Amino acid sequence: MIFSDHDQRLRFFNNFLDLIPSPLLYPILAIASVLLTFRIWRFTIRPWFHPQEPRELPYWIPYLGHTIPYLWSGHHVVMRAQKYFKNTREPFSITLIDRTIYFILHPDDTAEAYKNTTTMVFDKIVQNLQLMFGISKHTMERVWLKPTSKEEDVMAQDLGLSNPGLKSLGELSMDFWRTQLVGQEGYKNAETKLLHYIDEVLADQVKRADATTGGALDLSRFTREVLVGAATRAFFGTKLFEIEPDFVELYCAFDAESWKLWFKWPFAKGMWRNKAKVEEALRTWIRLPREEREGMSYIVDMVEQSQKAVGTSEDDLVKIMNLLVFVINTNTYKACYWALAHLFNDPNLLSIIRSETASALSSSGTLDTQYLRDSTPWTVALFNEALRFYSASSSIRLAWTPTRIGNMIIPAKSVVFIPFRPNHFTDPFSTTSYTNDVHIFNPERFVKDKKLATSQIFRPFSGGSSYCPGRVMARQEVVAFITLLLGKYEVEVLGDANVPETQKRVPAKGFLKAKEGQDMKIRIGRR
Ligand code: HEM
Repeated sequence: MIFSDHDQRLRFFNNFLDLIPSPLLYPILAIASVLLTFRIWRFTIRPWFHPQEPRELPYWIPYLGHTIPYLWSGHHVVMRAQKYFKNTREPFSITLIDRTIYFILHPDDTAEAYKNTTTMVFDKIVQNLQLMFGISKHTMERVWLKPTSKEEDVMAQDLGLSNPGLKSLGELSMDFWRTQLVGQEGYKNAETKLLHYIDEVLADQVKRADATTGGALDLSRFTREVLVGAATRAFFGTKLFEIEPDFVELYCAFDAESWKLWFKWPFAKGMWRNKAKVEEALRTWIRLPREEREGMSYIVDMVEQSQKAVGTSEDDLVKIMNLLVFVINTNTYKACYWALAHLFNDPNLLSIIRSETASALSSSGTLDTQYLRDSTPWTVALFNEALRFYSASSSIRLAWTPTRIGNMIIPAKSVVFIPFRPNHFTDPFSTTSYTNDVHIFNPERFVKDKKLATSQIFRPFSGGSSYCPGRVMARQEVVAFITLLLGKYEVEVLGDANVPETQKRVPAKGFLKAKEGQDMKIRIGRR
């Protein structure tokens, strides 16, 4: 049997060689032996000399590495690597063009990476993202320059800020965010405005749909119009919408293709065009006197004033404002879309959530925000399950010096990815001990196990120095929207209530996308 197998293989190989035209035979054999030598050297011999370096997922073509499959679906490459390394979940690496990217999957290693803020730095990643967003190198250097004395700290003096640690403006911006979203005062103010606008924009969307399509709407467009419209008004005021009534659609058209920025995609004319249109609206807005731009939030106000104090140009300020619009909006409407698609597909869940949220709405139509926070376990579970199931984000760090993670040492100046998704599909998420149901969308898992949402394996909001300061607001935004929608309106699904499939072969950053043409259609009217 062994002989016959061997003979068969030899015959197959000879037949294969016979198929190749003779002038090509030697060049092809030469290329194949170079590739084989490369592969044996790189993935078998080299690791012996560097036992502490994370193992690399093998590939055949030098330079290109895993670039193409990673662009189509980073998650699948990571899952393939996990399987190849026999599920040890030790740090490993993959090669994308000229870069080796390191991956951390194990929750203990993730916690170690988040804790280690001295060598696993986040600032450099933010700086890189800002450059990719088009902000000039000159502004970047100025913004991240630490003043060496109080006298040199012009920005703090101009704004009357206390900056005892002599932080750079880049570092202070994170403090501004925390004051806005984590501090009592700032949060309360932003939440009140946000919920007010959700109510207002929702009513406006329903009225428009009623007048134009008899109440029929695409779920995706409806969700983004309400949530992006409300959040942008809450943070920037309403003047922006007088300048550009289609601001939400322009921003969302840019956002849908924004992955092209991060991947430095060459065919990105449409994305650049939409980005420029968003920035034109922001430019007109920023040129108006401040008293004409009522309703600006603390964070937008601080960013504008502090950037002007360090001499940032108008071009860069406009891009920085666009980055704010992006950070505020890019995730929440996508999570909410998937939550609503599943809600309208599941009559049982819809009935539970309808009765749970009913008490949050008074007879005069005002929201009880404390009730939304504390007494809506199923609605919060629906939001968490949408994050678990559809988020494809990663935390990114730069290992500034050689950094030990578990038993491995990540070399200096390496980019490290901590993807959330692989852990979101592990056994602890299963609702039963006898079957693994992690591949089924089921919010009940978060209701049954109250600790799941705060466990180390569930990290849709990242952790450590990049732990999302908007996490509480995002949750409240989605819960309030669902409460107002079910409490004040009748919603009917038109046609099949199937949840759209996800697009498998489109690069995604943040959330998985619904397949083209599969959007859910709804009809909505006042109760
Ligand atoms: C479902 C909604 C949201 C999700 C899933 C989400 C997720 C995340 C993640 C994963 C990060 C860390 C990125 C990294 O480590 O590189 C982050 C950072 C951040 N998020 Fe959120 N976020 C959401 C909503 C919000 C909202 C509503 C706001 C503000 C109103 C916000 C503000 C921020 C800010 C300021 C940062 C830090 C960005 C930086 O330093 O560059 N997020 N978010």
